[in-house]
Amino acid sequence: MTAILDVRDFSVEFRTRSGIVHALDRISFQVARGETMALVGESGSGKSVTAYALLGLLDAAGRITGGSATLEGVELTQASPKELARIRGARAAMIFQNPRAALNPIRPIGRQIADVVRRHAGLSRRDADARAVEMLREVGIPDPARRFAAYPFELSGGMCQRVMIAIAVATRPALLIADEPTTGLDVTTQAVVMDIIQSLAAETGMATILITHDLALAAERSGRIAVMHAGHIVEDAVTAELLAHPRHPYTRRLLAATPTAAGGLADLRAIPGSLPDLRRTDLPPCRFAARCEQRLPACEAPMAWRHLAPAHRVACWNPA
Ligand SMILES: Nc1ncnc2c1ncn2[C@@H]1O[C@H](COP(=O)(O)OP(=O)(O)OP(=O)(O)O)[C@@H](O)[C@H]1O
Repeated sequence: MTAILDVRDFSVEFRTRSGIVHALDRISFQVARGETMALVGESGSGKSVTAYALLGLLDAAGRITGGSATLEGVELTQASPKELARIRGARAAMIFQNPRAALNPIRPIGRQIADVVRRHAGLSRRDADARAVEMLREVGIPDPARRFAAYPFELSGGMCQRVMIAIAVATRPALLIADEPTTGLDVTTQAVVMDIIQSLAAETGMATILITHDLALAAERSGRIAVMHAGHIVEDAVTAELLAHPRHPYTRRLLAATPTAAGGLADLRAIPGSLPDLRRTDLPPCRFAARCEQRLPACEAPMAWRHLAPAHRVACWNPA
């Protein structure tokens, strides 16, 4: 497997008035060409910070404090802001929840796509406009030549998300990070948006990171799942393997808290306890220990990965 993105021991902190937030602690993962990896975990586990940090979009309080992250061999942690801006436009792209807010409200949608194409591919205005219409068609917007001139307020949320996808993939990036791309959309539109992302990935070989708190969505749409808890990746496996044989107590709780088509809402189990305060200076090696029923004295020791199968690893001293 050639990794397009290779993240190793990557750490991020935020300086706040009330202390340093240890938001990511030595996370490692790889994403291969054409692969969709889901990053799942509760709110606050560090999924979005991972995305922002990789793309050089952390706010001023945040900084990368260690590790490495290479995209197509280019070290992102050492890149200048200028280089990162170039990579973001051309080689890595991100889409977010609430696409309407991310679009420019006073510029026609086709123009917004053409702007990106012109900037990065150096096309003439005419060619960029033609490419924008083509992109609108590719993401399934009906009557694309006419819709080119539409403003975001004239489109539904699902249509706006399609426009965001068109902007993101217009330069044929090697990596797409989709951060809760379907949250807030109705179920049918969610499926359409995910279908579009997946068919573009299959066509272009784009690697995709799907960030979601929804394990059911990850199960359906990813080839591999990495589970995050309090700034750590605690388990990482091929999707079918993770669902069939979850080994980390947190993954098992997340699965138990996920509604299935077969089980009703009554089967749902909330995850007891809360995430630890990431400002603590004495965070334990396992940040799940305080919530864990399988805790052992050994859990005080520094954490090490256990490789259970070639594509399944878990960071736990007492896995199920
Ligand atoms: N600008 C910031 N200043 C201080 N702490 C921050 C900042 N941004 C994020 N954090 C902290 O980093 C941690 C991870 O947050 P992050 O937004 O990545 O979580 P998440 O898993 O993406 O959650 P959600 O699903 O709610 O987006 C949290 O503890 C959060 O409070």
